[in-house]
Amino acid sequence: MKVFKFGGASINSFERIQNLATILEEYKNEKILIVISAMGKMTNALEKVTEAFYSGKKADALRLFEKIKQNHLTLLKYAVTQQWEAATNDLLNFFTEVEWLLHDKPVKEYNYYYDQVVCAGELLSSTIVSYFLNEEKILNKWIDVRDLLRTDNTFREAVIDWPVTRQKIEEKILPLFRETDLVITQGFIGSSNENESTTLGREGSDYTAAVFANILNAESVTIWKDVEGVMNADPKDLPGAVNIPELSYKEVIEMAYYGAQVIHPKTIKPLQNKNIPLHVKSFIERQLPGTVITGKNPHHLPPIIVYKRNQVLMTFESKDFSFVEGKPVNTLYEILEDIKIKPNLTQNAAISLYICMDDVAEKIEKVAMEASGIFDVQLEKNLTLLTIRHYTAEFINKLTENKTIVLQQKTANTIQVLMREI
Ligand SMILES: Nc1ncnc2c1ncn2[C@@H]1O[C@H](COP(=O)(O)OP(=O)(O)O)[C@@H](O)[C@H]1O
Ligand SMILES: N[C@@H](CC(=O)OP(=O)(O)O)C(=O)O
Repeated sequence: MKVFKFGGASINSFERIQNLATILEEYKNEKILIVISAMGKMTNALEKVTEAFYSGKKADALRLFEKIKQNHLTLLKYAVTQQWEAATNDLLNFFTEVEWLLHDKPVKEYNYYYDQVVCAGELLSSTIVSYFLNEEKILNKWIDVRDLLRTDNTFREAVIDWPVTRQKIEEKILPLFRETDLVITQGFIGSSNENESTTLGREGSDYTAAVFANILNAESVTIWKDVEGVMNADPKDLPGAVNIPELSYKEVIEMAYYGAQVIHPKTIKPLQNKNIPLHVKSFIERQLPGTVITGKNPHHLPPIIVYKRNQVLMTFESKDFSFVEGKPVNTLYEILEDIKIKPNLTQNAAISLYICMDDVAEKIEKVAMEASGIFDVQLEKNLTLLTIRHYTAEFINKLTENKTIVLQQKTANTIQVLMREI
């Protein structure tokens, strides 16, 4: 059995959904579990609905949601004819789940509502795709992943309960594959013990595909993208970026850690544990080989470049000229952990500690407030963190040209440069 993951970009129009059918035609008679994300930027749109609802702007929330409904209903009209009524009813049921909630007053935490609203994106898109494929005689069964993927109730960052998930997947998916070759489900979402919807963190559909592959002992996972494969940089940052045909799990986990937004960082572990190859392929130019990620280390890799923009450098300086070490540093790290801040780069000096992090305004303010009891705190915004793996002097010079370097760290393999535009 294979696992395919289709992300938002691959289903953001009727033409793209037709293209998905063409891809599947090439895999006739193979058993494939298909994991689908929300269409295009739908998750962002659903986030806006939640924000409006939570800030008490019920009318705005309903208006924004109405637009989302119309988008899906319009797409459905193009995609489904014979089964249009049944498909519309399925969509209406998902709409109603959200609308009931939007008519209430928010009394629980924000993240709870976020997950109840945002999960609709994947449920709607996968339903449309499933009906469309069935009409095209690409027969498939649709299943609600919330009946399979059990998580705790850490809304927005839910943690998978592997034993329960394994049992449910084995109980429910294997019989489905006796009836059909294709099973369609959703990425990114799950449900808690109390049957509340949960989400696994933004861009988490790749991770869902890996979880299914691990439990079902899949022969491979393929993630279909709007790029050739995994490239040595985001082609939007570096127009000359090149495809890397082979990568190791380790390299990809490092790339994701440094911020490469091509594969979700949690995807690799479930695959590495069972030695399952991960293919990244273009859904546009299917004849291209793409990238295959396995346990093998390729001999030669080009410099791999990752940009993280919108960075803040916080400088924590001891108030009385004492060394920055021991208890005050522990306290600072506890503060960061409480506020759920992940430093992207840290550096120590005698009486100062430098920490570079994503600029999330409310989090930065909180750290500055809480740490100001122990340290003098300064911050500089609008910085870019550049990481180059397998760097060469030529690449460093080219990419830092006309920039002011604020901080730099180098190991044998990796250089990180925090910089500002001059
Ligand atoms: N190293 C990289 N190689 C290829 N694409 C990359 C890389 N880093 C970032 N990207 C970006 O990832 C995008 C595809 O991922 P994404 O938008 O998450 O797709 P989807 O939502 O359809 O899964 C590409 O359009 C590209 O801009
Ligand atoms: N729809 C979710 C989950 C996801 O993984 O999407 P995509 O596969 O389009 O990155 C998100 O946008 O975060």
